[in-house]
Amino acid sequence: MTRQIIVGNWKMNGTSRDSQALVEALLAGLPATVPDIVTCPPFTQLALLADKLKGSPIALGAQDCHKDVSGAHTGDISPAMLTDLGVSYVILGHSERRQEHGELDETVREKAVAATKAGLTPIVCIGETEDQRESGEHFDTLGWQIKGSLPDNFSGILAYEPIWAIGTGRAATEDEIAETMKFLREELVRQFGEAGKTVRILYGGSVNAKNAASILSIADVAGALVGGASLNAEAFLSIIGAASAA
Ligand SMILES: O=C[C@H](O)COP(=O)(O)O
Repeated sequence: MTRQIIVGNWKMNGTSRDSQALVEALLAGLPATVPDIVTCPPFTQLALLADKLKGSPIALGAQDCHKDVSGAHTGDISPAMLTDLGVSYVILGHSERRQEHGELDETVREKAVAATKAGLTPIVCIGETEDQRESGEHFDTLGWQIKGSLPDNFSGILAYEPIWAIGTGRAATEDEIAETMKFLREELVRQFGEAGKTVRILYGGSVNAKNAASILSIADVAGALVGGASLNAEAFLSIIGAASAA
């Protein structure tokens, strides 16, 4: 069975004090057997948390990176700057970046190449809008996003996040997730051959302490990308517990 991975995306939340309190509560409450755990605070908290999490089972992730190593890119952070801080994962192509910053599949792919080269594990996000699902275009959309966003020889993690399920409290149903996972796996194998069989696929979108166990037990779901519930230690620990048991 594939080892589960639980990724907490804090998005644009948290002061230094909040972040310290949250990781201290997480570290104090971790079960004896843990899945892979990644916490992705804002850039401003990475150095602080790198220190706090050193030697712990919680790895550090960033929420984005640039595609270049260095240069005239005001306000951006390169993959090498992240590894320099002890970061091991990076979320790329989140729908909030695609929507708010006009990020295209091609940019996501370039970032994934750069991140991998620097030694980071990219977590590439894809997902359809509500309109695309209702009009039955969701599989086409996801197929194109895989084709456009994942580089050749992709060795990272794929996160399926239906946009309509993010932050709405309305997670996709088990049937919807199961059907989509099957499609994504077939598509990965179609595009990458044997290598497509080993890419871990996460589900994201309103995962919480109550629904985590059933979502994580769906075939081929290798973990969860958690937004809101990752800001609450108790909720995030319950999700971690559900992954340990899955
Ligand atoms: O990156 C996380 C996702 O956008 C899910 O967010 P959510 O758990 O608040 O729905």
